[in-house]
Amino acid sequence: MTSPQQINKLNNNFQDALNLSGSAGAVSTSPVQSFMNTLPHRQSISKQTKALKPFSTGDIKILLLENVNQTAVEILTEQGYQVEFHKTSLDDETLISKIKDVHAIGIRSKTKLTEKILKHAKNLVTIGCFCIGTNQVDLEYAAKIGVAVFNSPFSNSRSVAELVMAEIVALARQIGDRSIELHTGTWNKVSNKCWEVRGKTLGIIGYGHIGAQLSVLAEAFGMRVLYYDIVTIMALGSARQVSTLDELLSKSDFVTCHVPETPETKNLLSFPQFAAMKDGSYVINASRGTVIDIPALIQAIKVGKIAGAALDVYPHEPPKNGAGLFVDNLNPWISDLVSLPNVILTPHIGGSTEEAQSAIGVEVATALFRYINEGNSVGSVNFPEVSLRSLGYDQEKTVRVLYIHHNVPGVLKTVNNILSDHNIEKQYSDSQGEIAYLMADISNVNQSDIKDIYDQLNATEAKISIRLLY
Ligand SMILES: NC(=O)c1ccc[n+]([C@@H]2O[C@H](COP(=O)([O-])OP(=O)(O)OC[C@H]3O[C@@H](n4cnc5c(N)ncnc54)[C@H](O)[C@@H]3O)[C@@H](O)[C@H]2O)c1
Ligand SMILES: O=C(O)CC[C@@H](O)C(=O)O
Repeated sequence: MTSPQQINKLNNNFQDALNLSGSAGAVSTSPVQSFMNTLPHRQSISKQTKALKPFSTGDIKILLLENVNQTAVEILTEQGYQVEFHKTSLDDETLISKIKDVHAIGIRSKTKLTEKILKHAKNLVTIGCFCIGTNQVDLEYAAKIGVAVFNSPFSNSRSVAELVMAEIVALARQIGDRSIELHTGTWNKVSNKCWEVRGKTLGIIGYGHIGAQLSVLAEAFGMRVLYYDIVTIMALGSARQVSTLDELLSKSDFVTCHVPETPETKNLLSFPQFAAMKDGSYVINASRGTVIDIPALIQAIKVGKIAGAALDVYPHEPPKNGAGLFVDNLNPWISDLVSLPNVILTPHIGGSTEEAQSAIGVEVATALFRYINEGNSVGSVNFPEVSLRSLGYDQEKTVRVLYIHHNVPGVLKTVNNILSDHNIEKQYSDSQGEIAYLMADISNVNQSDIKDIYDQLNATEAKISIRLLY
């Protein structure tokens, strides 16, 4: 446990920081008391860890949209940040007006953070995608303006795999249709074209976190598993990687997609692919709505080529929950789709379990506050991954420099020249494409030097953004 004396000392450090006069824009007011109260709990990297004064002017503002889990709200509130929480996504105009002010934004899959929106985000430091997919964010543009993006790469993988496994059985037994019939009073006890899944072949497109989990579940049900992926991946159990999509399609009774949304995966399954599948096979998509050409799927079901489908994701999805939203105005083929037999439709809930959402809330909120408070970018999806060990209580005159810059020759020389009056205790720099990120801890810095260091770094040509933590 951290002793009361240590907490007191920390409070004094923060108070000293607050008393700085003439400090640079990057040097700021300290976190509020609620943040201090949480130090023993949250600053758990080491008992001796010094909490760094995290940001520029004023308190840190966080905008959380799309009902991200309360674990995230609690963690970020405990940090002392100002947290604004919304259950839904926001229309573009409202989003632009809110994103202007905030230092971090947390979203799920609905909020599109395009260049047009991000251009207004003058104070933004980081984005948290409280999900796996990051296709809703212009990652390249975010990096270009020095904004690190974090996601939760596998906290909901199991939930998706379990849903898909259930759908495989449900499609094979036409459970969706029987249930709808009984809800409306029709008793229809049939076995025609209802199958066991044991001994059938499951074809998984994309053998990443979800595909691999599903592979294990499917084998436990006695299924044979084939998978197709653009990279060579070690098979789990008795699964087997095939070298072409066509081979997978022609040999599988069930085909399920677990690929990201990319230009290459757009309409990955369309007319030719459905034609290549076995007669009476099934299609599942819980990845992204663009991966399957749904009008082509509708045709394939209508002519009896495909015996059923389960879809969790759609090219356009409603921004909020409610009746009357999943209609032809959203996607022109919806009334056609909903009228088909043995088609299970779910509202993008593959990853929506209590377990997954709470784990995602903790994981992404932690990544956000570690980046805001310490500059640690490990796990970022668009940014060089850089981390330095935390500072100790005894390092009172040590300043952490976070310098995001264009990846061009000569920058380190310039920066180290600026820092050369101080001892560079540790330094780590990495680059990704056109962006580079330098973290350095410099000691023996008097408070009066901080503004000067900031101004000099700010004047460097390669600078994208700077933060000084101390
Ligand atoms: N429905 C939901 O609620 C839900 C939940 C989580 C994830 N998802 C979606 O599922 C996708 C997959 O998730 P994951 O965690 O398994 O991702 P992952 O990154 O672990 O795996 C994706 C796999 O797809 C492969 N791949 C990429 N392009 C391909 C192509 N053109 N052809 C074949 N394989 C290709 C990759 O090599 C990788 O192995 C996510 O990108 C996300 O969009 C949906
Ligand atoms: O929760 C969401 O909105 C997205 C879930 C899923 O598609 C993901 O990418 O993790």
